Amino acid sequence: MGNLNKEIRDGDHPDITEERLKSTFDTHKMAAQIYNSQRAADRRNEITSAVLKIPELQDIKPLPFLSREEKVEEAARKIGILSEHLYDLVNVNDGAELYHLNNVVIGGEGNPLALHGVMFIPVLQAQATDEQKKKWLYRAMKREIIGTYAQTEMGHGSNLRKLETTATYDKATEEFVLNSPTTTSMKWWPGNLGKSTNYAVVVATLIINEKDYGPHSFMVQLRDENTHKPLPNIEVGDIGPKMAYNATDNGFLKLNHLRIPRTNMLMKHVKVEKDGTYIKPPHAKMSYSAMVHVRAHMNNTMAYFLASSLTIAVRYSSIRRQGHINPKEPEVKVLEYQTQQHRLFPHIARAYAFSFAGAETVRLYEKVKKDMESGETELMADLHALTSGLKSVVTYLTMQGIEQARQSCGGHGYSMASYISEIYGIAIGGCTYEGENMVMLLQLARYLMKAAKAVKEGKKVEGLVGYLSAPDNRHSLIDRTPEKSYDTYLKTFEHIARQQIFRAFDKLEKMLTSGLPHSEAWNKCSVELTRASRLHTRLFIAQAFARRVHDVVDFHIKEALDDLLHLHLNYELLDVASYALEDGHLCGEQMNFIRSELYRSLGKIRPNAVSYVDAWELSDMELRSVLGRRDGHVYENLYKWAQNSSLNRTDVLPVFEKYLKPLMMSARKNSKL
Ligand SMILES: CCCCCCCC/C=C\CCCC(=O)SCCNC(=O)CCNC(=O)[C@H](O)C(C)(C)COP(=O)(O)OP(=O)(O)OC[C@H]1O[C@@H](n2cnc3c(N)ncnc32)[C@H](O)[C@@H]1OP(=O)(O)O
Ligand SMILES: Cc1cc2nc3c(=O)[nH]c(=O)nc-3n(C[C@H](O)[C@H](O)[C@H](O)COP(=O)(O)OP(=O)(O)OC[C@H]3O[C@@H](n4cnc5c(N)ncnc54)[C@H](O)[C@@H]3O)c2cc1C
Repeated sequence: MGNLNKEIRDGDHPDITEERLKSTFDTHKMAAQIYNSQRAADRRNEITSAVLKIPELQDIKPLPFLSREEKVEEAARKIGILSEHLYDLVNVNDGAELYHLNNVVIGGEGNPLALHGVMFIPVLQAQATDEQKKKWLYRAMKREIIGTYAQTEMGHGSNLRKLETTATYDKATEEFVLNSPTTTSMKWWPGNLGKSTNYAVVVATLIINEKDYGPHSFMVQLRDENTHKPLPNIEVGDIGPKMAYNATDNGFLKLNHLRIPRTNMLMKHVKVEKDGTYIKPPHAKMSYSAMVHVRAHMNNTMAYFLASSLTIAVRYSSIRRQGHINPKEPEVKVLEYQTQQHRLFPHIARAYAFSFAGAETVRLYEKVKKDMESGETELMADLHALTSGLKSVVTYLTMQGIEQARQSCGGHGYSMASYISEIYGIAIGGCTYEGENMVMLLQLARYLMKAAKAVKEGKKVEGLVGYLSAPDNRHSLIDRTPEKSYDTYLKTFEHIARQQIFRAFDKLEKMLTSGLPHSEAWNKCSVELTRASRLHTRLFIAQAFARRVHDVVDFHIKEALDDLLHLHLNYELLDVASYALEDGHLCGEQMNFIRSELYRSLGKIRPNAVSYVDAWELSDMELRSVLGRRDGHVYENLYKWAQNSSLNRTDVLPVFEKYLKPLMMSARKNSKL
């Protein structure tokens, strides 16, 4: 096979060039699959090239050497330049391009406009009336004001119905009185709330005539638009350093009987009339739209984080030589070890799978969003179930994959020079934010239990749960069909998910029939319920991967994706096989077959390993990793990188005279005695 990878560059490390020469596919054509069109892949590269030409957009030094204050300042400096020149420099067209621009220029640690773009604008788009949009949305879009989404409190994040911040309607003045009555009622966590934003959509419990109407969204001006000083009755600040994501000022907010006009409640779907009459929305959870927006997009951001770590690990593994397979030959690239391949390749397949599942999810999200504009809410439950499950499974598996990537880089993986620890820190926030993973799995479980009940009652269910009422084989046909017939794999995944869903359902029903209240029975079944949700979601991911491979036309790309899919199906099935062994759906012989297919797949993937990660087209500027450099020249650059350490500014640190010298002197004196 000739070289299809056009990106061989003079001066690159010969070990990495050797990898690229082996590639069986064109990485830029593969990028079109990852980013959903050739145009989108082209645009990413155009944007990267434009940014590389602008000196003031480059990092002043590697980010790990910046203090928190410097990180916040750097992100703000760059966002200022970008905001001014967004269109003339790079002519950004859509959210994906903007996200890419942000990743290249600023990186994943956040910036003052992060929550403004990700939640503040989307919540206004979805929940503000036309009049409110004129007042705030258009100003927000022009960045005349900067906002965030302030929902979580110190005491409550998951259980929205118990938010303590109150918005009490005062009919006499036609105002809401917003109040944080306790320490735990303080808003705590919202991104950019601390120092950057001057407006926030605050989620508070609506009270009218002493009746609790649950969480509702209110526009609150936090700071003076010119001086940026907090307005009266408002206390606001930063919550302090976090595991990662420290360029972002996650903040706290205390509201002291703050009065805002009635018209500051976001009223597109729900209303409070002047006289205090409450008009319900068409669907009770329409006000949760900003969360669903982020959940729907998180698969792609997680795929990106995972792909970034794997790009670093796979490239490094192709230039790192250590140990021998054949003692008579030179030391091998660590990528030759089967354990290294097993550690990395299944996660490459997952990154692709998450991206394809993400594309399908975003399509459904866009449809539901459009429907909601006209008050149509039928698909909201499906979208909520899908995004809840995916958000949980994808963030969790991403966390596993990034950590494996780090460990696969040995000692250098632990250095911030790899940058993997920062990517890990940022990505794992996703297990918590936008709905704690267990909580979201249990949301999906509600949906699955409803579907299971319908099936038990003899009804046919369709769509995402359609397989629950489809015919099932007693035994898997996995090793009894022609090679590369993925239907048998998918049917086995279906069987596993179906069995677990009904197992959880039967357990729940049994407890309910024994007289246990629903909430107690639910709690006692919750581990089984979350397992059902995970298996259902993993089935969806595998199906989405198979659907994409099926649709690809280009022969080389299809073949390469097919290899990844084959690896994915065998690896994932082994991971959940105990469920199918329990009821004899799979037997020992089939397990051996799956294992040998998995090992065969690793060998098949090996020659393309670097190209699979190159296809994500992550520039060096964007990766910010010495180990992940595209040219493979790691060692000399590790040494250069360490020169940035402020500890190296002098040969002798003051701590020597202050502490170490006296310590050693006194030890020497004592030993002479
Ligand atoms: C765009 C790019 C993004 C890139 C990444 C960005 C990085 C940015 C970094 C950080 C951003 C982080 C921002 C945040 O974290 S904001 C705060 C997020 N908070 C949460 O997610 C809270 C989680 N909790 C909840 O969502 C809810 O409390 C709940 C768990 C869903 C429960 O709600 P509630 O008590 O009201 O409801 P019930 O459990 O009683 O359920 C009643 C029925 O309603 C259905 N339901 C719930 N939610 C929805 C929904 N959104 N849509 C449709 N239906 C919904 C639920 O399923 C029940 O239905 P049933 O038929 O079973 O009765
Ligand atoms: C990086 C980051 C950025 C954030 N940005 C924002 C933001 O911009 N705006 C904002 O409003 N918020 C933000 N948050 C807050 C975030 O949304 C919440 O922390 C998250 O929703 C989890 O809620 P919690 O902290 O109350 O967790 P808790 O609910 O207290 O979780 C603690 C434990 O209790 C368990 N648990 C809770 N309820 C249940 C249940 N019903 N059943 C079973 N187990 C349960 C959980 O599974 C978990 O193990 C951010 C958080 C982080 C980490």
